[in-house]
Amino acid sequence: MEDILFCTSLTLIFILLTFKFLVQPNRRRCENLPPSPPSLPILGHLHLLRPPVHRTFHRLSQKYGPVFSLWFGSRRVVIVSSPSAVEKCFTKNDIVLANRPRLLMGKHVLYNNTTMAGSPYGDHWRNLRRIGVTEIFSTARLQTFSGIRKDEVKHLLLKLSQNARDGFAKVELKSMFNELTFNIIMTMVAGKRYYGDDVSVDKEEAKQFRQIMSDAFLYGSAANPADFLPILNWVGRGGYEKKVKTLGKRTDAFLQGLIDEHRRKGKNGTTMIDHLLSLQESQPEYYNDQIIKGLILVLLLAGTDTSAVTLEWALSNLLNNPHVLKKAKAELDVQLGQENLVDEPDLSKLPYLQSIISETLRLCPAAPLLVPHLSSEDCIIGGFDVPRDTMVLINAWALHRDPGLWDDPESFMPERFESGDNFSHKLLPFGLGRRSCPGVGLAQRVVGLTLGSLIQCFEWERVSEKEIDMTEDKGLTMPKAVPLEAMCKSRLIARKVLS
Ligand code: HEM
Repeated sequence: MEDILFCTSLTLIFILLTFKFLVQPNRRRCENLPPSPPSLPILGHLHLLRPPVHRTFHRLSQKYGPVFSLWFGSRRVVIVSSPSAVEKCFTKNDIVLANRPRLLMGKHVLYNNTTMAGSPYGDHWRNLRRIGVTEIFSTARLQTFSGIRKDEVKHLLLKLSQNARDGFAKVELKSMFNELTFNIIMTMVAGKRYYGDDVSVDKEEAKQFRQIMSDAFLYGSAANPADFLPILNWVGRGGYEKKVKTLGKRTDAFLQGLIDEHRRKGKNGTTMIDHLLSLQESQPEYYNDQIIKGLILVLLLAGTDTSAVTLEWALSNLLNNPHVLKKAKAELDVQLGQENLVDEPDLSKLPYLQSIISETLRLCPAAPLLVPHLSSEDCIIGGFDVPRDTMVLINAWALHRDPGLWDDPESFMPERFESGDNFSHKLLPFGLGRRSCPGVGLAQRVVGLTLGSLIQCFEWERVSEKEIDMTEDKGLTMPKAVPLEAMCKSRLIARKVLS
């Protein structure tokens, strides 16, 4: 009897201690979670995610506060849109939030989350960022490829001027900006143009590449329920995961083909692949084929659509604000005259053009929720407890339109950037902290040079009296729902510099 009593007491003590040390701290930890709307079993709040998601989050934040939480299936997500909480995310919590969630695209297409954008925070990611900074994004490396950007912008100008020499002609710009940015990246990477009427490769190869890219952007767009409800991949045929796996194989085979082709050609090439292959010879452990393929893929996925969409929004804003367009044209005419086409070194002499780009990125950030972060430890955001393994989304779009931070936030007013104030805490189209965009320098060159050239070489008008529709569509970047069409007519300078 005594034995039984002893054993029972021991078990009770064990249970109590377990409760005290394991369960209670958890409960205490979870006591001050960010507020959350009522959720559904299994789905959590997935049913609430109506596109455009950043606007839905903004509406929810007005009811639940600037730091609130949702469940995407079984994944806890915290959405942040107060300036002070955002600032803490990228200062005090920067390391804790420097992880990325593991999603199906990352697993099957982006080499099991080993590329720069998807890799968890740690030595491997640091190594990739180092390679990025020294071999791709440094001023010196960007300078090496400036001729490519100039040529591609000229290509665009020539195409536009074909019908616009003698009067206004209607043009569709979305596809042209896409061609421009893909051709810039792929000429830098592999010396090949895959887009437009005058591709530099076999037509079949171009078609294959374009299909891979359009599928990658389609599957990578928005929140995919199958990422958060694995059951969706087990029921039915041809589920999301299966499609993504097939895409991963096609993408890998294509990129491997490119690398092998450059390897066969030998050492004299000047493309990024040639450069990385030469580094492979001296440091094979860093520059293996998978690292090179991952780098190419990330440049394509992160560096094309973002810049193309920004150009489309910028020109749309200008067409809806002709007085801004007029002022920008005057700045270019005064600084460069009627003889010289704008070039990258001129961009620093064009502060109003820079302000137009900043104002476009404020109102129309290509990554309105940045790229998802993941907490690697428990942390505190905006006074709330955020457990480890929480996906954290920063609503930059909401911050950029916060009336407490900006005067008349819905209006397009580039002049607001002329004050010389520091905007870094409230304007974050490229993110902040360790995981911020390493491609800023390239993006600024491409967007600045293209927009400057378009304003300098053409008169621009809307297709009708009606304002350009500024509705946002769903998508990986923030695309326009209605692709931009406009009327353009060559100016004298276009005839001079393009002839
Ligand atoms: C207007 C153009 C662009 C915008 C608005 C933009 C914006 C962003 C944002 C918001 C992030 C995520 C920051 C975060 O996680 O908090 C990001 C990450 C990244 N961007 Fe960009 N980007 C642009 C152009 C480019 C270009 C041209 C490249 C390269 C060719 C590039 C490469 C990357 C990469 C590799 C990452 C991942 C960084 C990491 O996770 O360590 N981006 N970008």
